[in-house]
Amino acid sequence: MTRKKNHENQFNLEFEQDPIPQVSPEPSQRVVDASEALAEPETILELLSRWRAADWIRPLDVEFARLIRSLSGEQGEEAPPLLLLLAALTSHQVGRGHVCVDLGELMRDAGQVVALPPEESLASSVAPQEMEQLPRPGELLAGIALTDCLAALDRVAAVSEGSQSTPLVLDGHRLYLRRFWRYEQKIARGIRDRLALPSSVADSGSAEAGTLKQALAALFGSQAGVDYQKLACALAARNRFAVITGGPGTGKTTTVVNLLAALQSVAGASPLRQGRKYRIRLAAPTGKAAARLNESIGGAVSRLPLDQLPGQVTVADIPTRVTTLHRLLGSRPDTRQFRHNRDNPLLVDILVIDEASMVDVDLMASVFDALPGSTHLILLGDKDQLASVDAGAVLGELCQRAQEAHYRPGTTDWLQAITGDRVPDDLTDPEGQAMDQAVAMLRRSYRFTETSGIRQLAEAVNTNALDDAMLEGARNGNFEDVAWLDTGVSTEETRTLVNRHALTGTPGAFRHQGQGRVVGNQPVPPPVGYRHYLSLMKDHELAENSPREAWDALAQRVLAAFGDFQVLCALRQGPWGVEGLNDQIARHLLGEQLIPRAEGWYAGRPVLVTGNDYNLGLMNGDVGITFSLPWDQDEAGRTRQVLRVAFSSSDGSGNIRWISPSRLQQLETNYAMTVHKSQGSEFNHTCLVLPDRLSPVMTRELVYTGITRARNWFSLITGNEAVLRESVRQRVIRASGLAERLWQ
Ligand SMILES: Nc1ncnc2c1ncn2[C@@H]1O[C@H](COP(=O)(O)OP(=O)(O)OP(=O)(O)O)[C@@H](O)[C@H]1O
Repeated sequence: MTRKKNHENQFNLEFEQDPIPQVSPEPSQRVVDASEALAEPETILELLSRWRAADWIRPLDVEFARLIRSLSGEQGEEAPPLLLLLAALTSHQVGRGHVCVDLGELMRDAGQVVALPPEESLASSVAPQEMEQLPRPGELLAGIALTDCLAALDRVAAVSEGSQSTPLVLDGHRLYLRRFWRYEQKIARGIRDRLALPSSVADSGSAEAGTLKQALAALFGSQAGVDYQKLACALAARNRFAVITGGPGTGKTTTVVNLLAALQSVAGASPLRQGRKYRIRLAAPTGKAAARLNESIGGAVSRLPLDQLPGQVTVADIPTRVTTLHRLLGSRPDTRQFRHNRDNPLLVDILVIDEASMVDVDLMASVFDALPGSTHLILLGDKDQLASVDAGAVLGELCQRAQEAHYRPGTTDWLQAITGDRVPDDLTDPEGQAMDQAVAMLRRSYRFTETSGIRQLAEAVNTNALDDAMLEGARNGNFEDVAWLDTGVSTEETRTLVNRHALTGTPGAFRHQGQGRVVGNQPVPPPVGYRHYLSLMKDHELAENSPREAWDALAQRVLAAFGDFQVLCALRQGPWGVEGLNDQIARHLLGEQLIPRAEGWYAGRPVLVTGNDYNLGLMNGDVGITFSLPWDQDEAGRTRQVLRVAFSSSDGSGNIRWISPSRLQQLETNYAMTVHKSQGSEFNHTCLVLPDRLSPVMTRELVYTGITRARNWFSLITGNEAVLRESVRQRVIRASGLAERLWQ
């Protein structure tokens, strides 16, 4: 990315946070005392450099503070030291996923808010003894009241309340990097403006409302009790912005397909539209998530009772192709600016975004930027999953009141008129706000039975109810779909356990060896490990002259078989992180002669793409498997094997793309995957490996997301039960002002 060069221009800059060159002068060895750190700009910059050298903060954070100082100098003022400290901490917080810094919280407990010093300083160049003596943020800010803090930010050239193009924005008691403040503004405005638009179905006596009622009656059979899917459809049809949240298998895809059919029905029957249907697009944040929706949506569309709907809705009116958000918005290499924006909006009437919990504030703001103001935007996702990797927790914030709903009497009466269902009293609230009326939560799982261990464990984690009975149940095999391979033994034995499990999936740990299970009349494929896909690769009967289509078909089968099992972990580094687990599992598979080597490129190596590559058409999150293929010849015309990585197209066609390993830039081996990266994916059998020590990244959201990646079988490996219990007590809380803007 290129840095904008116009910062000499009176702060008239579009301040970009990440493009600042990461070159700090080497810090001096001077020890800065806490009492003098905020005495002068030089002393605080000195301390920030020491923090950077200790790997507490990023080079970028120090550079940002320096930039603020130089910008202040250009304005003829000396930046207050406290301002420089706050600038660096705000940048540091953005790097940790926060959209802003809540100064009130910071003054109350700085150490906790900014998590400094960090648990581990992996790249520290500071001696441990000096690290001990480094003043902490909490010490610097002790004794400074919020009012002093606000005073330090008042009337300085680098800060405004948003009206000027300053690099920092102070909004109430929240301090933002300007770029992030603008994202939040854009999102809040985009939502509020849509909620204020009139709706043709809002009057339950209107012809459109009549069509909607008829369509919903045809789409949803009668069900005992409240049909939350039907309510969600009605609510989302009534608002130009809507959120539908629900846990795994609660029918988000089914609901949205019904919703689109209902909306097309209303459009088709409306004399005003003269039969013109809506232009609809479906998108997801990653290629994997798009591919998964692609797979499920086609079936749901084919089951629609279209002949019973008013408005002559046809299959062609409901799209089944799902694209990634980046592709939809038109990403361009080397810039975060998209081709579609305010000046070149997308031509779309309805946009559905699945797996919206993965969308950060930056991308969400770009979505609003690219949409015409009247476009109907529907977000789907599970509010309890991990938030986006980058800053923000947009879906989580929008759903913060979803559990209790807060529907106003006007909404519940309308819902009853349209759906025939009466909303339970505990979901009503005369004080409910406009935003509440646009959020629907699906409350019944159709995929998991009441007795499913995956379901019960996920719920217990989510509600912090992981009690002894639940843990004992999981440990003692009380659930047919959960195996707890807790050893309580040495690290070495746990490693052996992981290796064996990765090989076979340990069917013996499940009831009846995982055989013969049936859910909802459907036979469930048994739990497997990586031997499953590797055997398929080895045992094929293709010959050198087999046609390309035969290799494609094999690759499809192997990729599907690989998707039947996945080891997930919480960390990146260390023996229980992605790197350590990938290494040990590969070596074990080599020992079992299932792969020819354990390093570099080899047939059987599974890879995960870790960055978008538009030239190759690969997206972050795409998974490929390496094959050895007889597709080359030596000089004598003899067949030579070449390695190619097979990727499944994300357009739902199932087509295979073969890519030479040398062309792949950003990837990692994928025997183990972080829970973060697994978002948007689901596996027949998921194994979650927890480390033997707690770390700040291990949270309730992480454990919940890990468990809910399992479609049919879940296994847990941990050498330390306390780590599981403690993780569930830790929450992901991200500072942001979005909720306040929407629920003011
Ligand atoms: N109202 C319903 N009645 C019966 N079965 C349903 C209903 N809604 C959904 N299902 C079934 O439940 C399963 C899960 O539904 P769906 O894929 O729509 O859920 P989802 O919330 O999108 O799942 P995911 O967690 O994978 O995102 C599917 O097999 C679907 O056919």
